[in-house]
Amino acid sequence: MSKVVIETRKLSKAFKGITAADQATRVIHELDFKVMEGETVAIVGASGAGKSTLLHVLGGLESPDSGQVLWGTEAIDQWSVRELGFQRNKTLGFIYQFHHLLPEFSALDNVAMALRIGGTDKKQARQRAAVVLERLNLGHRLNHRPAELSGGERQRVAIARALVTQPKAILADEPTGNLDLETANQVFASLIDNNREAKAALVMVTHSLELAHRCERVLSLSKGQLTVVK
Ligand SMILES: Nc1ncnc2c1ncn2[C@@H]1O[C@H](COP(=O)(O)OP(=O)(O)OP(=O)(O)O)[C@@H](O)[C@H]1O
Repeated sequence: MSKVVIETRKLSKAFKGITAADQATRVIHELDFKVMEGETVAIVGASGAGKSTLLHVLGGLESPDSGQVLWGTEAIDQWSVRELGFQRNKTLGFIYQFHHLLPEFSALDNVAMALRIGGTDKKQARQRAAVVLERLNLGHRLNHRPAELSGGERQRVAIARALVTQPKAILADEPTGNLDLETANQVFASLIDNNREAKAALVMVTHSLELAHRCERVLSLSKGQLTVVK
């Protein structure tokens, strides 16, 4: 039987208005949601619906107003900030629309950094980073800095950084949003390949219905709830 990787229980989150007269924006409302081991889930919805906020809350980067997020069977609100950071590094990988690579570091060191944070020694971290970059066809770019890479190559380095820690789930926010169609397809294919090989769940926010439908489940976020599209 497959296991739950991420779960929400009656999760709610709203943002207060900027002035007292503004209405609060309710982005998540009493949401019960489960991501199972190894599955691929696309989250779609209108701009401003709250998709990025949902990913942030699932990843423990923002706190909900009420309700709970669980990673596996563990409620994440039980942990101190430090413990949460440690557990996040072990459990999840994040990919954003903009790569957020460190400009002064090589591709290899950007990826190795994710392991160094988790306490892996430098030599081993660099060896494992090289293996993941090679798998993403970047073996010839290990010593290039982000400015010396193409947009698609940079995004694949960002994917390698998310995968190198062997997370149980990847949370990806518009991972192909900044790329041309062909490069977007390649980057998405790398995510799907990883999902098949490493069995890491993929939760991907996207505006591309075409890419969304290549995931096993497609959910639409509206009025704080997820409805099944596929
Ligand atoms: N820190 C914040 N403070 C106040 N309001 C916020 C904050 N972050 C997001 N919001 C509001 O919450 C709503 C949801 O934002 P979010 O970025 O999650 O939407 P989204 O569905 O990811 O949008 P897009 O598809 O345009 O990226 C928006 O109305 C946004 O203005």
